[in-house]
Amino acid sequence: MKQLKAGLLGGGSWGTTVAALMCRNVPVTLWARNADTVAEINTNHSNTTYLPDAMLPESLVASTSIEETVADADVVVMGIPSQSFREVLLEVKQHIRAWVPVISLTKGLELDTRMRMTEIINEVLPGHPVGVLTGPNLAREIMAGQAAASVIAMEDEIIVKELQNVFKSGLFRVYTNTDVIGCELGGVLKNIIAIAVGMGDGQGAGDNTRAALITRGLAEVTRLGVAMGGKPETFAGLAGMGDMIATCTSPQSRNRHVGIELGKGRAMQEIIDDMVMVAEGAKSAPAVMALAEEYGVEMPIASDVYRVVSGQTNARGAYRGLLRVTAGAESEPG
Ligand SMILES: NC(=O)C1=CN([C@@H]2O[C@H](COP(=O)(O)OP(=O)(O)OC[C@H]3O[C@@H](n4cnc5c(N)ncnc54)[C@H](OP(=O)(O)O)[C@@H]3O)[C@@H](O)[C@H]2O)C=CC1
Ligand SMILES: O=C(CO)COP(=O)(O)O
Repeated sequence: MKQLKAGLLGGGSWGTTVAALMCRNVPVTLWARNADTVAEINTNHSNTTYLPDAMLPESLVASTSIEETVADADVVVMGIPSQSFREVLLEVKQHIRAWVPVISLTKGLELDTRMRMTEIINEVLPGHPVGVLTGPNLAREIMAGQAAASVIAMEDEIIVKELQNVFKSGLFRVYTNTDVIGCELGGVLKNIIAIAVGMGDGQGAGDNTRAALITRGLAEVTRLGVAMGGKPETFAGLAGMGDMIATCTSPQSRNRHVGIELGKGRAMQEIIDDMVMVAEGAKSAPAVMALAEEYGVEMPIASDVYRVVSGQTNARGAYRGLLRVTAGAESEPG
């Protein structure tokens, strides 16, 4: 069988990690906009800004040229944060070959359009097979050699199996799924619940409270995800519950970190200014609330997170709100 070549866009923590994983199976060129990052990967086989303790495979080649990265690629992978995803994809469009599959690693929504990243790919690159790799996958843990499982979701059952072999390795187990909408939304929506959990943790909440927030959070994420076309069972799998647990409990999660700092009473802008990395949940929250309204879905936890990240209330006020709601049947919102 022909050896596939991969081009991956995005030299942050997850883009670099996935490039390192793929290197075990196929030749990979990694594009980063920062020339220092590219030089460091090619010379020292490290990316200390985003993965301070990791050694990268010597076979991983980095480039500052999008053309060089995608022109002969048989699969293109996008590890660009959601608010910059389209602008980079438009450059990819200038050089990508026809029908090459494009896989998103990104867990956010475009703010202006509320679109998922696979919808943006479909719009910018019509005809290209589209997919998403998602699941409980904290980058630093994977680079440290810990075992993890993930999901690659594509509508085409043949291409998804071929690409499964490009991403998987001994300690990185990759399952296939054909529910692109559900898998993608699982990754996007859990970020907001992780902020809520962090807000509780930052105020000294207990384990029972965290478990309640995760469980009720998963219920509201599932309601919106299913209303938007995802399958209910997807939200009980790796892309749903799996990612929810990892992100809501890990000290490595950037979204949970934002919540913790909000819980301590810090201002949103100050928290973001102190972070090198992206926290997608804070950016996507307004788009998620707009979608909840459009689809007529109640999301009390996400709604409180939105009010805090948009400065309408503080974490302490929101937390009281979460406890104030009168409980009905467990199958109901609230
Ligand atoms: N980290 C993780 O554990 C996981 C992350 N994800 C998702 O992956 C996506 C990428 O996140 P991650 O790698 O962690 O992010 P990081 O914050 O670690 O890195 C962001 C990367 O994006 C680059 N970037 C930012 N803006 C632009 C732009 N306008 N044009 C080109 N490049 C840009 C940055 O470049 P520069 O250095 O030049 O600023 C940097 O390389 C997110 O949607 C995240 O939710 C998914 C699973 C796990
Ligand atoms: O998506 C992730 C783990 O699966 C990473 O979460 P954070 O962006 O909160 O770090």
